[in-house]
Amino acid sequence: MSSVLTVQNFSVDYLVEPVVHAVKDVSFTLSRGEVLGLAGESGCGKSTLAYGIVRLLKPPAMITSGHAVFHAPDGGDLDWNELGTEELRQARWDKISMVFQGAMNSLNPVVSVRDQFEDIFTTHRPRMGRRERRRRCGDLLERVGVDRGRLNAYPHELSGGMRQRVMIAMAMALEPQIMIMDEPTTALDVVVQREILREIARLRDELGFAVIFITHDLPLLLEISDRIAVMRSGEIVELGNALQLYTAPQHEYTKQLLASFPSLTGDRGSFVRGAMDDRLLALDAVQVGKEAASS
Ligand SMILES: Nc1ncnc2c1ncn2[C@@H]1O[C@H](COP(=O)(O)OP(=O)(O)OP(=O)(O)O)[C@@H](O)[C@H]1O
Repeated sequence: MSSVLTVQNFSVDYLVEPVVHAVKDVSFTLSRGEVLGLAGESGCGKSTLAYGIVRLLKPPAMITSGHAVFHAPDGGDLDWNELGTEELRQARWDKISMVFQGAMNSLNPVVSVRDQFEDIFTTHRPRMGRRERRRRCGDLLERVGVDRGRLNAYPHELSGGMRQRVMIAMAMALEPQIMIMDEPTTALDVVVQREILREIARLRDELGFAVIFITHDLPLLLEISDRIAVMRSGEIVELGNALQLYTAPQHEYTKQLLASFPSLTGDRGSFVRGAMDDRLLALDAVQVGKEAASS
């Protein structure tokens, strides 16, 4: 599978006293259409890495080494470090979009959902006609399970879950190749979380964007990720296929992290284990198919 993003030797410091080395020499590639989970305990550097990739860090943060290179479908490469302010602004919603934990609170309360949504198109697709813009906004809302009639609403009239769905729809508006999601559902209750995650998985299958999904909820990552990177103290200590990471973790810290979730080891693990069993069964089926094909 071809890569959509290459992150190479990426390091970020916070220039405070004493200096915090938040991200240390991180390298990984993201394949087209894959969900890469980024796991690790609070403070290990997940958000700093995510904000760093899209150059949204503010002082005292400083990228001290490395590159994040976006690979366009036409074969062109875009080194995020070499973009100017305006190019970065353009590229952000267009090529890589982001949904952060508090994203739903970044909607302007006194501007209708429609106006905020359409603003993305007027800014980034100035040639698009009004009718087309309206149609797309409605379609996108419906994609995330929100009635298009809600376009007329103001953010305060929507529940938290709905506002977060609106943000996800907005992040998809320009059909980016990559969505970075940093704890996108943490503020929501578990049922709404699951619904939204299912929706994201379905949309990924439909539209083919890649996702970097950040959370310290490892059981959840195991359910939704193709591969998982485990971070500790600013470094990726293990990166591998989600199933393998669950069934045969290599690094001591990954084992500790897995063990720290009773839902993965105790009786309450049936939900995750059920999902993982389904995956194992699917993998078995593929294996059997391969064996049948080669015999
Ligand atoms: N503005 C700042 N100034 C100084 N240090 C910071 C700043 N922001 C973050 N850090 C430090 O950088 C390190 C990485 O933080 P970061 O928020 O990236 O971790 P995280 O894994 O995303 O944590 P969480 O899961 O809690 O969001 C931590 O040690 C944190 O204390």
